[in-house]
Amino acid sequence: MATEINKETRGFETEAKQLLKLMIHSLYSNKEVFLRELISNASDAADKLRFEALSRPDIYEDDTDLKVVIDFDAEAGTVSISDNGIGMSREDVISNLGTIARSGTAQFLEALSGDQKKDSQLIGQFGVGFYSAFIVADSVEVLTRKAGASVSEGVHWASSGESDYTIESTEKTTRGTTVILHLREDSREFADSFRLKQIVKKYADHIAIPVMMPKPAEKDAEDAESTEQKPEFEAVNDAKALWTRPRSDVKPDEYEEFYKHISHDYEKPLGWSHNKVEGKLEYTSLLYVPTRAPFDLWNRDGVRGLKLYVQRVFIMDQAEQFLPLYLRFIKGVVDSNDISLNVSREILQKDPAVDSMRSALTKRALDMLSKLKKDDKDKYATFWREFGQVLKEGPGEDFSNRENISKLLMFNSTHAESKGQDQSLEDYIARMKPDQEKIYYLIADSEKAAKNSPHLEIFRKKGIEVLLMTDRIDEWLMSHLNEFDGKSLQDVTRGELDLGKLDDEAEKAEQEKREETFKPLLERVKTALGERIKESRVSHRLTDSPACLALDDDDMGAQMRRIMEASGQPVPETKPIFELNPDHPLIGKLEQEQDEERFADLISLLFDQASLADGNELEDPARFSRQLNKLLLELCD
Ligand SMILES: Nc1ncnc2c1ncn2[C@@H]1O[C@H](COP(=O)(O)OP(=O)(O)OP(=O)(O)O)[C@@H](O)[C@H]1O
Repeated sequence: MATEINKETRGFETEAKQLLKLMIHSLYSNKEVFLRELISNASDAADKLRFEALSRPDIYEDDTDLKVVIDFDAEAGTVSISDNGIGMSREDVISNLGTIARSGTAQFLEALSGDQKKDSQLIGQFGVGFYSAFIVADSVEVLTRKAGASVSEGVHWASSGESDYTIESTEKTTRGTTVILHLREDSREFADSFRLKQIVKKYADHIAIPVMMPKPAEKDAEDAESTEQKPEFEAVNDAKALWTRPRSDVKPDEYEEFYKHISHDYEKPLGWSHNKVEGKLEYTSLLYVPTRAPFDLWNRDGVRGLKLYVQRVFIMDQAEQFLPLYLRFIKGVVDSNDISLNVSREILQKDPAVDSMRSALTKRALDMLSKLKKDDKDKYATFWREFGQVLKEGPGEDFSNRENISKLLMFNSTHAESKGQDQSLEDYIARMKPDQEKIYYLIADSEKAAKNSPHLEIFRKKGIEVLLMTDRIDEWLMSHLNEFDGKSLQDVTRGELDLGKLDDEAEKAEQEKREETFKPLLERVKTALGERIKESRVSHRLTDSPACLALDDDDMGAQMRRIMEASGQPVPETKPIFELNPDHPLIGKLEQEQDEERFADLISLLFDQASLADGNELEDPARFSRQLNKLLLELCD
């Protein structure tokens, strides 16, 4: 039946076409990566076969010796990469080699700028695998047969990487896949034993199955007879799963290449942690911190999780149960001796051994980040820029590791040397004033809004450092972070500002006296603004501005309100507290204003202005302009 299907020409899916074109151009300067990608696919195919064979041993077809064979023909200008792995059916070929199934591809393509240099970095993290064959080949053939299928169910796929490909049924005696590259004129250098071997050594030494290449002909075997003979093949790699080797035996560049193999990332990782655990549970883990966030980091269905092996047998990709969501950027492998080979995702979720491994791996991952932070400031800054916002989900998600996660957080600050999010809570504490009891912070929409906030005035005057937070997640983060190293964290815009021992007794007495003196004014203000405010009070926060808005301790802040509104959730109504600066000349003048209507207009303007300074939108902009115009008119009279 299968052989009845004749040759068919099909178009690439639009996205595949775009990506293909872009990739050929962007990766041109690093052509040799094609071999890594194709060997990587062959090794994955061997992993998949081994896994399938756990339940269907017959698919081995008496050939249990899994390997990759690389051959070449210098005269014809071809290179072939063959494996005896899982292989593909006709449908598999169409969906795997004609489309790009990964979710988010369309958004990814939209994000491309057209600037080749920038795009090549983006494309690097996308991982284009099989298509990289077209960097060096102007036409590519794939011969494949799925393990367990009959000899007649072979598939022949061919394309010149432009707009379409052909697919036809064929006979294939051996299971698995052969990729034949017809090299471009300028890539013929790759049809060479030395060159190919060199690339395999560089990129694929860690591959767990043998990568075989023709043995160079013996010097004295130049007679006609021996040239007729088929060449012998020899393994050119170690063929041992990298994570099973002792740490001291693995070189950094081997760790790096292995990372690229499992993550499909073209960039080196920032760091890794390789551990063998023995005892009640036995497992080996190798975790990596990538250098760049994947384009689908924020996509809930994005790729995440570790590669799971059980006793060296590959079981599944993206095993999500081994790390919490806030560590979803970590890549790696876990190989366990305590999980059943027949495990499924559902079983993993219920397995207590997995729970224990998850908590140990979480600690490992946090330790690895903490080491990176200690050892390499620049690398940690890169990590923070790419993944900081994800890590900020941690304190809310993982109570038991809150303290450790908090140590990894980085903040912008009013400290003179802070240039962006580069100060830790420990840095802050080390600089605290002798009498300072709390860690102060401010949440705003932007760095500029934060730095210009009137709430910082008193802190500037007294030289007290304040952490500045401007990420969307910050208010949520801080609602889960009440304390660090025995010090409470205080939002400077909330409650009645009490600087504790930082205010001396005389200042406190003076404040109390003022509160008494200004009581009548505050009542007038409350009457004038009515329901627009919760209350009005004398401010201890301000030195230069006449007024500001504060929040009650338990009220929801602006950032959280916006997030809830955007997600369509009901938002509780909160009213601000209106604080006046008794030292400001404007407040003195207002106190003397006898005309209540004029007083109300002026107070309303002052209130709106404070609201604007907080980055809010005015609730009634028309009223604001009317009152402002009235005032301007009076000035012009
Ligand atoms: N040698 C092979 N044997 C069996 N299946 C293969 C082989 N090469 C590719 N495939 C199939 O084609 C799919 C697409 O391969 P491709 O290399 O483009 O992407 P990938 O390996 O899934 O990920 P990445 O794009 O990040 O490399 C693979 O997921 C696999 O299912």
